[in-house]
Amino acid sequence: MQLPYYINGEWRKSSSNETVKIYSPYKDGVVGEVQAITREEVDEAIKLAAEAQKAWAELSIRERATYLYRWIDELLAMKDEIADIMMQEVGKTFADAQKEVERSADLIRYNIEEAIHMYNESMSGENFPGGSKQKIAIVERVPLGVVLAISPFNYPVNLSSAKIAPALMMGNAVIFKPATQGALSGIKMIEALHKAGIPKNVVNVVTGRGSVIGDYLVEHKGINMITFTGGTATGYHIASKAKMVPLVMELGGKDPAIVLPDADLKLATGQIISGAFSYSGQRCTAIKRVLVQDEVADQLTDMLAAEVAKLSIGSPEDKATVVPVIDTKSADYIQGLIDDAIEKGAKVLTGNKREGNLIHPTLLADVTLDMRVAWEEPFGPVLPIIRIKDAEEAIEIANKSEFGLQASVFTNDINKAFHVAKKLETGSVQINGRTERGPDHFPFIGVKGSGVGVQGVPKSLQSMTRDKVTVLNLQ
Ligand SMILES: NC(=O)C1=CN([C@@H]2O[C@H](COP(=O)(O)OP(=O)(O)OC[C@H]3O[C@@H](n4cnc5c(N)ncnc54)[C@H](OP(=O)(O)O)[C@@H]3O)[C@@H](O)[C@H]2O)C=CC1
Ligand SMILES: O=C(O)[C@H](O)COP(=O)(O)O
Repeated sequence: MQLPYYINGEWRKSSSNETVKIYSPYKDGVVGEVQAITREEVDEAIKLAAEAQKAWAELSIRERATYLYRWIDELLAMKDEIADIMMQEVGKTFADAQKEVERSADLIRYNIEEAIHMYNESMSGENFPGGSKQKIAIVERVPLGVVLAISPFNYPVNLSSAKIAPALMMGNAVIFKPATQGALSGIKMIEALHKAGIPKNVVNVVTGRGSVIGDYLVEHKGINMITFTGGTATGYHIASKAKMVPLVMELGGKDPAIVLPDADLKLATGQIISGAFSYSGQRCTAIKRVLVQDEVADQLTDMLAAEVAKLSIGSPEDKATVVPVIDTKSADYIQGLIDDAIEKGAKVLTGNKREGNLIHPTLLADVTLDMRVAWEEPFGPVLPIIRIKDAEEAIEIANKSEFGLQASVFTNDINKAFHVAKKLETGSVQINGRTERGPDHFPFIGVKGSGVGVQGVPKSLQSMTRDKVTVLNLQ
């Protein structure tokens, strides 16, 4: 399958006559190819988007909504086609890929409805000393212009629609750069928008390696806002290149599950296992380390090991939970973290077995703070267990991380839970639940190396606008 890029309401081959090949993480061979577009084609996509944005912003919000409602219908009509491609391209099970399309439809609908119910404000001058009732400010939220949306491989439809839908509802045009691994699903998602009759150039799709066209896009003077989800290193790089435009960045994480002695260990075990190992841990919000207090450490470790042993391992086509990771580079990196930990004295409770890109779920006990796996994000099925003497030590270790996405605290003492939650330097804290982004209307925030800005439907809508003030000076 060789897919074109999308510009001017048309599907085009690049004049470069070059493509980027996409390899399946779990089966031999190429699953598809996308266009390696040229810089001139990037220029054209941005120029046409800037022109189209003006008319798009002139439509009423309800008129824009009609296109997005149709997008939902078309997306759901293509659900199985997209799910099949997503499975082959990023190695997610067909059922999970279907759920991702459904979740995206819900997310688009929520964006539409939330945007329709956003209102402008007005302010009276009288509230400020010396001010007057005759001076009234009307504060409107206006679009930013052309939004550059860059998404990662792991949720190629959901994390893309989470950027595109709010941008469109608020009257922006979008340049969409899908992750190369994930671009086939991303392009199919835009095919649904095309079928929905979206006016030409309101969304243009640019494809090619991020390392080749990425900097050019990010530095482009026609881009008015960047919304990015991906790795922390890429995020820092983009932030250093971007011009003076608003940035929303959701990056990597090292989310801890802190387990205190009075926790419901059965609940904690279930949440940790699904948090750490679903989709092989390839979620930014996966639980990436366990910080368990000494008193219950042996018991929790045994319970976790027993559950890991039950995980299904293999091909997404066989509905496995632990599937091959996205590519060999990633598998090598994960194995490097495991090897380093073993060398420094960690005990392998399960796993440390590799077949190609398939890393068996690996539970590591006796993990100490000199091991890389205590700090680095594997983005794979590896879970280190670190013992702590009390909640204060857990807070200290959690906060030493370069990341600050989410954390979980398991305890039956709500006061203690709040005490720990308050001190954790993360965007969110989950009490007695696994770390996760959803439901998609909750604010989703990364701090420190995990990002800047806030996603989640209402916040995403706001982030795609700026305030515009018109002051009435009544006589
Ligand atoms: N906090 C969050 O919400 C989430 C964070 N992530 C994080 O993302 C990472 C995994 O995703 P992955 O796709 O591998 O992340 P990458 O950072 O490798 O890539 C993300 C996107 O950035 C593009 N890109 C690469 N280089 C540049 C550049 N110089 N300029 C502009 N764009 C560029 C990529 O394109 P190309 O593919 O063509 O190289 C891709 O579209 C993990 O670290 C994970 O934690 C993932 C999901 C959610
Ligand atoms: O990329 C990710 O990890 C997603 O944002 C995860 O979403 P979820 O936590 O709701 O599964």
